Amino acid sequence: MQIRAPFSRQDSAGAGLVLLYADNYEQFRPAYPVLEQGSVLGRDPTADVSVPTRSASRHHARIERRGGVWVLTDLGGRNGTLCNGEFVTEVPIAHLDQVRVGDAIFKFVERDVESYARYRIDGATLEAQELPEGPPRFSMGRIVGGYQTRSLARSLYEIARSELSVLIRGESGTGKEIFAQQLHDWSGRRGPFLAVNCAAIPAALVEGELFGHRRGAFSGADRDRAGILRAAHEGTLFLDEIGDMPAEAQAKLLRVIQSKEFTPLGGTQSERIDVRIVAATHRDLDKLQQTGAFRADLFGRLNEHSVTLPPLRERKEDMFLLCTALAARHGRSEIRPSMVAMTALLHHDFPYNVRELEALLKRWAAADRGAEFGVQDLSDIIRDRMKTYGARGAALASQLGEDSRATVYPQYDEEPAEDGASAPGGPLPPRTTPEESVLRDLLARHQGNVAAVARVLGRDRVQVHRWMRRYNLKADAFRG
Ligand SMILES: Nc1ncnc2c1ncn2[C@@H]1O[C@H](COP(=O)(O)OP(=O)(O)OP(=O)(O)O)[C@@H](O)[C@H]1O
Repeated sequence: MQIRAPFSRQDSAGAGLVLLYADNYEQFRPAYPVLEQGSVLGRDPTADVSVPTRSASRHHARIERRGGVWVLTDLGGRNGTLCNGEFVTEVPIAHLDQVRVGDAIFKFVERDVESYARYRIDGATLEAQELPEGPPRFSMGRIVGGYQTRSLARSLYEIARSELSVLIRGESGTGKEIFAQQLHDWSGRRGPFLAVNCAAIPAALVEGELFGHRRGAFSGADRDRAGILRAAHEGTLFLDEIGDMPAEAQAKLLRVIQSKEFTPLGGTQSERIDVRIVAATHRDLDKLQQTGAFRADLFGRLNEHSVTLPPLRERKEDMFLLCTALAARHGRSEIRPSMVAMTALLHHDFPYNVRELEALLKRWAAADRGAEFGVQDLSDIIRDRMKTYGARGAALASQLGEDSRATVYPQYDEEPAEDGASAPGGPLPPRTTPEESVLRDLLARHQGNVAAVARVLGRDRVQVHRWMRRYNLKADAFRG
């Protein structure tokens, strides 16, 4: 078989698999293209997606495009194939679905797979001739992440030295503030980075906080007080939760941005100001504009450049690197997540995004139990979600006639003999479907005697008949 270069013109329009985790991830490529006409995943070095893990079969699974959809098929290998944590025989797969082959976990992407090819999950950048030319390098500073996160960081890096105001959108905990801080670092601005949470200040106090006040501006104002705008002079002002800013303050902020001047409460003289505004929100500002809750003209001013940070569940390629970076941030330079813990982290949706992950690592660091990050370090919610991991898909369960909740954390055979080699001499391990070649061998050896084959495999006859139907094998063909 011809070994293809990892990224060639025959590849379908950028579909492929991005590695999310394998214990020996250094031996994998960060990303593998798949072909519309079909790509086989397996341990075999000539497989289209050759995965160097002994827990994978030589020809383990296949991905192809059929009738306009991508389809994942288990090829009957030893340890089965999982899609989104469920054993499958054949399922349609969509963008971001997780595919597990042996102890390697990937996400399927319908586009741009080649863009992931340079970035290893531990943050290393690969330089290889066969990879498409990458963008020039730059330092990510305090931000860590894979291809998607890097692209977003790059888009900020490129405009950092300009005057443009920036709007950062994203769910809570996706890193809006850390991106804003890094933008400030890149900007070279002399003043400080200051952050204000517009949702945390009562509406009546927002203006006072921002603009400051003059003595006597209101009862209790017994001296002048500089606001945050003045304090952020020549620096960056990060307005978090901008969608929650009261209407009156919005109008005043707009004036400041337009005129680069502001007047403290109770003041008569305006003050010149040089502040770069970076605003952030997890709310839908387009909708807020439609309902009149957010000014369109202010939006226009804040949105001179914008980035949207995807939720962590859409960029799980960042997971391992985030674990090591967050562990280091909390004083632990070495972390060894177990395969089971990584499986659980990758299976979880992280509704609170990186902040939720950071809380786990902070607790782990505080417990100081050694370098391993294991199941005991996960939250109850994550552990609960793993109770259904490895459940068999309903179709497969009825086909196999087995307990559909057989496994919680599949424990895979790590160093098999040749695939299926255990079968001809003895029973199959549980949850295993023999490969077609193994079944053929056995049928030939026992001259089509299904009962004898069933005895060897340690399964019942009905089950062997099902496998024969799947591979389209007729007992008669092996008789005589
Ligand atoms: N890509 C990243 N690299 C390193 N640390 C990150 C990254 N993304 C988020 N973090 C860390 O995760 C935590 C939450 O991030 P951050 O506070 O920036 O999120 P946020 O989107 O501003 O949240 P909120 O909307 O709730 O204010 C912080 O400790 C931050 O440093």
